[in-house]
Amino acid sequence: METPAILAEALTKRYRPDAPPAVDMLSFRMPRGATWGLLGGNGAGKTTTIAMLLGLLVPSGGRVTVLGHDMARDRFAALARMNFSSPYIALPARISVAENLRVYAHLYDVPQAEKRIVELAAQLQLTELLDRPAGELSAGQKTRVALAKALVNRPELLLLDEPTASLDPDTGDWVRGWLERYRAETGCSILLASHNMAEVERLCDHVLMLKQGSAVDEGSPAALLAKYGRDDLEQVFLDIARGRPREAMPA
Ligand SMILES: Nc1ncnc2c1ncn2[C@@H]1O[C@H](COP(=O)(O)OP(=O)(O)OP(=O)(O)O)[C@@H](O)[C@H]1O
Repeated sequence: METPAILAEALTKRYRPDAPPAVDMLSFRMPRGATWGLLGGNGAGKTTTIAMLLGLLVPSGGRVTVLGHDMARDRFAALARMNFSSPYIALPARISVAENLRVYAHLYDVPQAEKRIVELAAQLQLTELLDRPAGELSAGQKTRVALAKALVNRPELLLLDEPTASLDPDTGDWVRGWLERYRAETGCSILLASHNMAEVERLCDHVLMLKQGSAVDEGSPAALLAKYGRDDLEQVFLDIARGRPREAMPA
């Protein structure tokens, strides 16, 4: 069987012994080349899951294997082949966009770093912004810089936490279109956490619904719509979040 992009086995995170786990025995196998959506209400455990997949948080239990590398033993080999972007992690504000990208390119030991930066800047419409301090950019511009940072090492796996949060509809649409093209060109696997159901329907071939740290349902967007008898994923999300049993739902 092909090595999966991500294999999570009984993944658990307990921040405090007296609190319920933030992620509770979560298991899934995400194939290479897939785009999966991680959905769930506030506090469902999405960011905690992504942090464990990245090795930023040590699981309280269970195991993560990324691109065949066990994150507990072989984290650095996995990290070289993956990357992430999150609106919660600010890039150093005083240095320029180009300097930011240069730092990350060197951290990842990217060959021909300057060429890669120029190439990414052209693709993500950042060329005019390269000399500006990162802290002076608008939210939409920062999101494009964060994407450039996430792609600097040509990752085989991309973890995206709320990739279009705080973007206007036009910029959000542009980012989604860009991700679609990037995925088609490179075969990159993508796991994205999002509250934007239209985005998930457009980009994801599989959805994992989290509630209180556990997967409560999963499937392709089309399969979930059929299962819950709904017209859009937003209604499915509400059914699951509010714990409405399927038989009690309107036809
Ligand atoms: N550093 C922390 N210390 C203690 N508890 C935490 C910590 N980080 C998160 N939690 C708790 O873990 C649970 C899951 O949080 P997490 O941030 O993973 O959820 P989320 O699904 O990403 O939510 P949101 O959609 O609001 O971003 C929440 O109950 C949260 O309060």
